[in-house]
Amino acid sequence: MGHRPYIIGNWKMNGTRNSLAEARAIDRVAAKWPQVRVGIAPPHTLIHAMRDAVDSIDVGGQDCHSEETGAYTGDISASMLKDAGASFAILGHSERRQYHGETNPQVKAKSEAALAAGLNVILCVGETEEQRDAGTAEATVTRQLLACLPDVGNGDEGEPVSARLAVAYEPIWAIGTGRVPSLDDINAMHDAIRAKLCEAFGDNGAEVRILYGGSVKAENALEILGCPEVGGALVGGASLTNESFGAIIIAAADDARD
Ligand SMILES: O=C(CO)COP(=O)(O)O
Repeated sequence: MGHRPYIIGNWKMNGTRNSLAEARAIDRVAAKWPQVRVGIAPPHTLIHAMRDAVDSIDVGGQDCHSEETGAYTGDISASMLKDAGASFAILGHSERRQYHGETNPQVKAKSEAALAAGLNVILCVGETEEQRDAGTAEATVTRQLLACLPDVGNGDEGEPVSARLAVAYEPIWAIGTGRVPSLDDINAMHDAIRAKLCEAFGDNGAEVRILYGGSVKAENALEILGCPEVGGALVGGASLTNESFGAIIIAAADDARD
């Protein structure tokens, strides 16, 4: 894996046009640290304006529909995201699964639609606290992963799918709680995800980036990014301001230097 950490901010349902100033400040930090790849997924309403406002960061969506057009009030398709300036989509986030009842087959269909539209995909998986306590975290996450992985030819044309796909491991109990798994647990889960990716994609499975998400802050970013299979971070709350997100980008630049 190329050691250029990928740090993505998921703004969730936060941000209005006023927030573009914050995105511009983050963009200036990203421009200074090219050894880190930076992305922001703002609410859909800001994608177009953010794409125009920044130069050095990827802009993405937080969800998309699996169909290209149709009578789906309130939904947005992958090609619409692309048209608005997005280069990636976060799919299967636990908040989509929890509040919108998204299922694994739907997430898989969305991933395939996003790849077909030319977007990169950040596919989210993660266990609940009950599953962690019951010792079924790895089984849960790997089952979820295999059920959601896009079923597309690998390497048939252009870039292999593995180059356009990242998996984000986000333990649900670590999201917005300030709690983070032990480094041993992060390593073990990322190893388990890597093994499944290699089963699914053969040698190309080694190229799929695996991100960690859940209460990442500047203070813990360096040690988490130091885990061998952690290729970046998916950041929620701490991605909303340049003060906190910029500090994570700088910590990631430190990691890239090793
Ligand atoms: O859900 C997350 C990113 O997608 C993580 O959120 P927090 O960083 O706020 O815990």
